[in-house]
Amino acid sequence: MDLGPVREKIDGIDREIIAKLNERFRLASEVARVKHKAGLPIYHPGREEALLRKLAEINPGPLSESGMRAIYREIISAMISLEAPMTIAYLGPEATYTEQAARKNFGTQPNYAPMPTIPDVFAAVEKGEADHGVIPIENSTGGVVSHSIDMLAETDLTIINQVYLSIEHCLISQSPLEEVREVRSKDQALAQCREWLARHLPHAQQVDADSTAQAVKQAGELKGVAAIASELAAEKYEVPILAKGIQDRANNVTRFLVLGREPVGSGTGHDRTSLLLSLNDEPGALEKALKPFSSRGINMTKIESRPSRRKAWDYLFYIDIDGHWSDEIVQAAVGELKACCPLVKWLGSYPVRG
Ligand SMILES: O=C(O)C(=O)C[C@]1(C(=O)O)C=C[C@@H](O)C=C1
Repeated sequence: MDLGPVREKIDGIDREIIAKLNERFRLASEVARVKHKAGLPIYHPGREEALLRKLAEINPGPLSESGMRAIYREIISAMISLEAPMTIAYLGPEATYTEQAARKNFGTQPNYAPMPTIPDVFAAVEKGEADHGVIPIENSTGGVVSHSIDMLAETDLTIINQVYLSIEHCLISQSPLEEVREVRSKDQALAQCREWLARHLPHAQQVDADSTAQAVKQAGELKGVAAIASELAAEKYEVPILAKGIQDRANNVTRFLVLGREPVGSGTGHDRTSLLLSLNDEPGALEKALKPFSSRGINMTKIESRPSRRKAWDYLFYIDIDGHWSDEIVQAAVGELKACCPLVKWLGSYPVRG
C-alpha cells in the first residue's frame, strides 16, 4: 500500500492540532494574567481534573483515557512553563518513586528539586524555594508513612492534590543472587517484599536506607549488596536488575500528596478533604467526633491515629472524608466537630481522580 496519501492526511491534521494548541496557549495565557494580577498560583488541580473528566466523557476513542490524560498532562505542563516555570520539591534523590509521582502529576516541564528528607520537602515549599512539594503518604501493603503525617501536624502548608502510583519493585545488584548477603531499601519497600525475600534471600541481612534510590546508589558501589527500588532507579544509576515485580502483592499502590502554600479553588463535585483532630480525654470522645460525619452520610475513607508528641499517650487523628471544605455539608459537620474536639485542623481539599 502507498502510505503517501495517508501520511499527507496525518500532516494536515498535525498542522491543525498545532494551530489549535497555540490558540489554546493564548487563551490560557489570558487566564494566567488574571491569576497573576489576583496573586493566585497558575497551577489549579481542581480545574485540571474537571477538564480531564469532561474530556474522558466526550472522547469517542480509539484514544484511551490514559493516553488522553498523558497528552493533556504535557499540554498543560508546557502551558504552565511558558507562563511561570514551577519548581517542584520531592523526596529524592533522583529516580525515587516520589519523583515518578511528581512527574505523573506535573509532567516533564517543571524544574524538579530532589530533597534528602521529607521535612526538607516541607521546608523548601515553606521558604518559597519550591512552588509545590510531593511526599509519599501511604502504601496499600505497607500502610502510612508516619513521618509525612507527623509533618502535616506541624506545617502551615496545604494538601492541594493526591497522586496514586502502582509500585513495581525490582531487586538490583551488581552481584549475582547467590552472592547477595545484604538487601538495602527504604523500610516501606522492604516491608512490601517481605515474603519474596524470605523465599529467595532468607539469610540476607535487611538494612534501612533513606530512600529506594539511595539504596541503588549504594548497591552500585558495594559488592554483595542488593537494593529494592524501581526499574527507573536501576537505569538511572546503571546497576543491573536481578528480578522484577518482587512485591508480595501484585496490586501495590502508593498514594502521594501534593503540597502548596495556599489552598486552590473550590470543589469539583468529587473531592476529598483531610483533617487533623485531637480529642478530649473522656469516654466516647472518638465516637462523638465521628458522629458529625456519619449522621450526615459523609463517607470517611481513612482514620489514622498518631502520638501527638506533646504529651505521653495523647493522640492526633488524621482523617480523610469525601467532599470539599467549601461544601455546605462539610462545613456543618466541621462546625459540630469543633464543639467537641480541642483541635480541628484543615489539611486541605483536593480532587479525586475520576
Ligand atoms: O483554567 C485555568 O485556571 C488555567 O490556568 C488553564 C489551565 C489549562 O491549560 O487548561 C492551566 C493550568 C491550570 O493548572 C489549569 C488549567
